[in-house]
Amino acid sequence: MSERVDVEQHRADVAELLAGLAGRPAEEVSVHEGALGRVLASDVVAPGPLPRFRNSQMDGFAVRAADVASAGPGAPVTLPVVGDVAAAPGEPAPLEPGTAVRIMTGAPVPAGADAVVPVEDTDHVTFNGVRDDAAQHGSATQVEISRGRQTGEFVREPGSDVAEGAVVLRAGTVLAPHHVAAAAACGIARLPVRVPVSVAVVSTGSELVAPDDEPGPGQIWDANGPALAAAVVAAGGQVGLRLAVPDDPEVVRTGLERAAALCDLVLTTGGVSQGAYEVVKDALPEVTFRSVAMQPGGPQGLGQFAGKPVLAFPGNPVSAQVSFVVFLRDLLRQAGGLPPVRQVPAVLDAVVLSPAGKRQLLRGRWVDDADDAGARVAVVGGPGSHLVASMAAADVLIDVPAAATRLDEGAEVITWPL
Ligand SMILES: Nc1nc2c(c(=O)[nH]1)N[C@H]1C(S)=C(S)[C@@H](COP(=O)(O)OP(=O)(O)OC[C@H]3O[C@@H](n4cnc5c(N)ncnc54)[C@H](O)[C@@H]3O)O[C@H]1N2
Ligand code: MOO
Repeated sequence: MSERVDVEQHRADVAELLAGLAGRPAEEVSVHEGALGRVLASDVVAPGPLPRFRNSQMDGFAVRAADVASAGPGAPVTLPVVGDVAAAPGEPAPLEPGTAVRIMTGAPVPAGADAVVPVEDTDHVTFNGVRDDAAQHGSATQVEISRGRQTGEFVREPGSDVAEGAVVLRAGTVLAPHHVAAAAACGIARLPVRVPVSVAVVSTGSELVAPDDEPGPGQIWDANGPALAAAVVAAGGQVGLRLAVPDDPEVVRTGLERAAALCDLVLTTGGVSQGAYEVVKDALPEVTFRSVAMQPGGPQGLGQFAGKPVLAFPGNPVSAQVSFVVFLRDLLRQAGGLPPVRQVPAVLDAVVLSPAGKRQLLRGRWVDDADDAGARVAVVGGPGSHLVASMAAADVLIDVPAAATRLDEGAEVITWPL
């Protein structure tokens, strides 16, 4: 290792290296698919008013409010029913004074009508199953209205939800189903979103086989490739290339050239420590390799290769994932327009011992208990960087400061949600 730095120094150096990833360009996605979780690149304005036209909020009768003003219990107003308007294409004829039309929810309110009386407030009671009023109802051509309505009641005016030209979705919105609904309702079929950072995820190690292959003697399944690819996507990035390469510097360099050509950022795992076959170190003399005072995730590399930033994470699967959380997750999120993941204060459920001089990121799990002492967290698994299955039981990383050698039960700690 050429140098030893603390965690904050390495975080700052990575942030500087990746500064160019900010200010993503925009592209369009369809509201039909692929919009969820994407980040709006600019404000979206309504191309027209919503609702598009005056329509009924209730199944009932469109009337002039003045015609039914006197209606009340025991004193109904009777009006002739001169038509039927469904929520269907077309424009109804204007309503003559002193008449009513049967109208369904969402149907255009005829010109001249200014209120809708719900069917429950008439002698028709319900329209269920009654498709043709004239044929089915004894008094089909008239309606008794037992409750007066104000002008505008149960009439949805054009633009009352959003006016033409008004902002319906703000830049920076992380698109969720209710945003998609608003866009679709406004007739906006395509949305401008930020182009995600494209990341090449490169696993190194001659011992690796894919999780769907059969390992031979001395071989293991590649956990880092799938894990970091998932982490990239969870942080709003996209995986531009996935590679698993053996411990051959020539092969690694060729693979990384392809990765740099295709992607905005190259991420490697393995081959950065003190062994005889540290392939990433050997393949990338232009990159800085250093020891960061943390565990897991001590050995780290960062630099430029073929014009693209490269981060070299250690190979142990816990180390690789912790490195992602501590050094890359928020930068990737920020570049894509997502907010950083908030750290959460907690109190320890039991004593924690820690070696001096190295910040520990222990795996922790929330402890359910009823008292109000704050969120309690317990350590899960041991400190070993190979304990990948134990990590799967964790909710957070518990941040133990480098200076601490012992933290008592009840001590306050900061946690990083996983
Ligand atoms: N003499 C020393 N040895 C080690 C030191 C040290 O300072 N001096 N540091 C240790 C620490 S800390 C770590 S972390 C590892 C980092 O090693 P490398 O980054 O060089 O990674 P590898 O040697 O290639 O692999 C380490 C370990 O992880 C397994 N591995 C690698 N890639 C994957 C993968 N994609 N999926 C699952 N498992 C993977 C690999 O088989 C090894 O068991 O070095 C320590 N040694
Ligand atoms: O510090 Mo190494 O990074 O995992 O155990």
